[in-house]
Formats: sequence, structure tokens, C-alpha cells
Amino acid sequence: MARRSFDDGSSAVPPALPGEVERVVVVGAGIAGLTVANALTSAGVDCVVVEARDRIGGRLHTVEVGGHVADLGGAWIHHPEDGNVLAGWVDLAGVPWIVDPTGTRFTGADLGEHRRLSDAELEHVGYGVFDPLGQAFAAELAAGGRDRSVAAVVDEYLATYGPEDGERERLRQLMAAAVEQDGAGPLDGISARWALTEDMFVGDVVDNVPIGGYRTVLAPLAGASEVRLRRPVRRITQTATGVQVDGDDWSESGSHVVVTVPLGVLKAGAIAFSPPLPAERSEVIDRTGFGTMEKVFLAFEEPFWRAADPGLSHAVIYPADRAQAATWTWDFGLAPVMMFLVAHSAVEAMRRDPRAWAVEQLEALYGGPLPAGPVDVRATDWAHDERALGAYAHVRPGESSADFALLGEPVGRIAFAGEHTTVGRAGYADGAMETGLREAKRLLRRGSVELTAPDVVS
Ligand SMILES: Cc1cc2nc3c(=O)[nH]c(=O)nc-3n(C[C@H](O)[C@H](O)[C@H](O)COP(=O)(O)OP(=O)(O)OC[C@H]3O[C@@H](n4cnc5c(N)ncnc54)[C@H](O)[C@@H]3O)c2cc1C
Repeated sequence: MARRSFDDGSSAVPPALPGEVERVVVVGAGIAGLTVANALTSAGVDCVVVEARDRIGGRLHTVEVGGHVADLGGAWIHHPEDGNVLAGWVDLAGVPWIVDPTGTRFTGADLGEHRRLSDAELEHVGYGVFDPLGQAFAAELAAGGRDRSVAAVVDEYLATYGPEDGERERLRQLMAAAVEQDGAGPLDGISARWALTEDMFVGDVVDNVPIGGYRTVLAPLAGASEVRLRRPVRRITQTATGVQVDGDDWSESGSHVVVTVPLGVLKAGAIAFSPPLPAERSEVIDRTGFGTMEKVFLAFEEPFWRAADPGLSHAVIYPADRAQAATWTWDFGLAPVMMFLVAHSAVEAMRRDPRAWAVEQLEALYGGPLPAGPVDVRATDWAHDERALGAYAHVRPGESSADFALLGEPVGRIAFAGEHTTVGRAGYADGAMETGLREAKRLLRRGSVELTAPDVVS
């Protein structure tokens, strides 16, 4: 066993919950719930995890497509530097990983013009495109400007000093792709203050990828914890002395409960709280954004595109319908699998026929019919997955990222964790893990907690 101390980015002890901590019920076996359970179990506190699905991991879900590893949810460990707790865990657990090898080289194709794009036409590709926009908008806010949607800010920017027509439309599609993918929502439904000045387009983007997929990260995290699968929680009842967590034909009681279900599940009211959550909490749940982002995977016998042009491993593809965001493709070089990231506004078109949709894009990049068809195809549908009902959280125009902190505030003996309960790293797997550490600290009344990893089997 390997053990190490972790905190959530702060050594402060969060305010304690009422009552002695005797037995904790954790609702949800995603990375947030498994982190709480690992820390409590490591500290010798009685704890059980109840999970609705027949597997652990939640929105981190590794499957096989064509016999190769594919992560249907999170795939990257984003920003692994600077004390990222997930990178620390991967290190402790001995999980093999690589730096995303796609680097800065891109190719691109325009489906409207049926052609590959030149390097000059692709020169706007990259997060650097947001720098002037973010700076201008920050200055506008500082001067008393109000928050708007990213769409409003981007359209104003492009109208005043965007490039020529065709290029302008592509630049908008590219910006939509970046914001919609990172925020999981529509361009006109995401706060510009949050997206452009606070969230993802700040700092360099460096990403790691676990070689065997996220399951190699989560299996050791579940470790020695007691996890009960196929236990959808319907009701959480809080009394003066404890909590009761009920499913249809089972029940767990404890001194405290940690709720880690996705915001989409809370919005849908899938869990009844007794007494009901305070009205202010229900309002925050309602107003916080939670939209979609999907993926399509094509698996082939051979990665023929690498020999044709290594740049094809990483591309940006512009749909003919300019209202749709661009698609990004990724090939980590680990398997003959091409991954397509489908932003909010492109999801509907993809859904009609994911295979034909993805093949058309790859053909446009390849410059003609593919030498062989895919041997397997997989498209996600997080939006309709009843245990997620979306991809991850964002801030809507005019709202505040402080709402994420409110969503993480306890209500009596009920604590809350999950990617939607952190201000700094909302939406990210490491952010979700940090919230699990925060709630473990709260329950254990410590400034840091220990996580335990089983011995690495080589
Ligand atoms: C397509 C996609 C791509 C992503 N890419 C990345 C990435 O590359 N890097 C990154 O850092 N993040 C990424 N993310 C985000 C990341 O996956 C999440 O932030 C993280 O997994 C959330 O963890 P969590 O524990 O908060 O929630 P979850 O993983 O959703 O865990 C919550 C658990 O609660 C369970 N549950 C739901 N309802 C009930 C109920 N009634 N009773 C009991 N259990 C219930 C769910 O089944 C689930 O297991 C991506 C997400 C998606 C969807």
C-alpha cells in the first residue's frame, strides 16, 4: 500500500457538520465520491458508497471500441502541473500516462467548401485566439461593463475587426468549438465573464493522458472502499441525529451523507430531500448551467491517416452549417482510433447518423474516400444518460461562478461534492477530486487527508 497526504488546494479545515462522524453514506461512485470514500476508509471511518450504475467512474468511463481503449467521458488530465491533485494521485497509484502527443500541429478541412485548408487559413487555430478578446472584455468589465454571453462578445469582436467573410465564419465556428466544448453549453448560454476572464482560456494548455484510460485511475481509487452498485438513491432524509438514504428496496443509515451526483441529476429532482433543500439552494441548482458535449470514436484496422500525414492526427473541421461549432479530432497515437469532440451546437447533426457524420469529416481531411471503413463506431449520449443528464457545469450569462461554491455548501448533515461544486476547477475531473478531498477534510476535521493506493502490480 502507498499512502500520501492530499488537500484541496488549501490547508484550512472546512467548517464541521453537526454531530459526531460515525458512519458516512456517499452517494455516487464517480471520482468525487470515490475520493471521499478512499480518504475516510484510509482514516478508519465507517463508510459505504451507493452507486446507481453497475459500474464505478460516472463521467469517467473507459470502454473498448474495436478492441481499443476509449474514454467516453474525461480522457485528459488537464493542467497536470502546479499541484494538480489528480496528477498527484496518478503518481501515487503508479498509473502509466503520456503527455498528449498531438502538440501544436493541426490540419483542417471545410465541409462547406469541400476542401482541406492551408496552414495560412488555420493560423487562428489555438486558444491564443482568445487572448485579445479576454483582455478587452476584462477591461470592459473593470470599467463597469455588464456580463454578456460569449456569443454576443464574439460576434461584436468579429464584426468590428474580424478577418474576411469565409475566414470570419470559420473563426466563429472555432471559437464556438472551444467555448462550447470546455463549457458544455451553447455559445449564447455561457457567461463571457466566466469563460473569457476566469475559466479555461487562462494559461498554457498542457495535458496528460492515462495510457489505459481513466479506469486505471479509478480502480485503485476505489481500492478498499465498500461500493454497492445498482443502488439508485431516491430519497435522503435528515433527522436531528443522522441521515437515511433510501432506494426502492434498500436503505442505508449513517451519521452523515455526501451527495456527489451530477448537477443534471439534482436539477431533474431525481433525489427527494426530506426536509426539502432550502429555497436558495434549489434556486442555485436551477440557475447554474449544465449542458452537453459529446464524443464519437471511429476504430480502424490500421491508422492509415498517420502515414498519409501525421498532422491528420489532430484537426479542426468546419461544418457547412456555419451555425454549428467546429469539430476537433484527436488521435493519441495509442490505438487506431480517431476521437471526435462534438460541441453543443453540432450534437444534433451528429446524432442523426454518428458513423456517416464522422466518416464524412475524416474523408474531408483525408482528401477522398478512406482506404478502409471503420471496424467499430461509438457515440456518446451524456445528455440523455439518466445518471448524468449532461456533461458538466458552466456559468450562464449574468450569473456568477460563486454559485459553484454555494453548491458545495453543506445543508445540515448533508455534504455536497462533485465537479459543479468547485469555483477554480469546475467541470474538470481534478476539480471533482478536489471537492472529494474538501468534504473528507470537513468530515475528518483536518487540514489534509490521506489517500491509499493498492500496490502496483507490474
Ligand atoms: C464527454 C466528456 C468529456 C470530458 N473530458 C474531460 C477531460 O478530458 N478531463 C477532465 O478533467 N474532465 C473531463 N470531463 C469532466 C469529468 O468527466 C467530470 O468533471 C468528472 O468525471 C465528474 O466527476 P463527479 O464525481 O463529480 O461526477 P460523476 O462522475 O458523474 O459521478 C457521480 C456519480 O453519481 C451517480 N449517480 C447519479 N444519480 C445517482 C443516484 N440517484 N443514486 C446513486 N448514484 C447516482 C452516477 O452514476 C455517477 O457515478 C469530461 C466529461 C464529459 C462528459
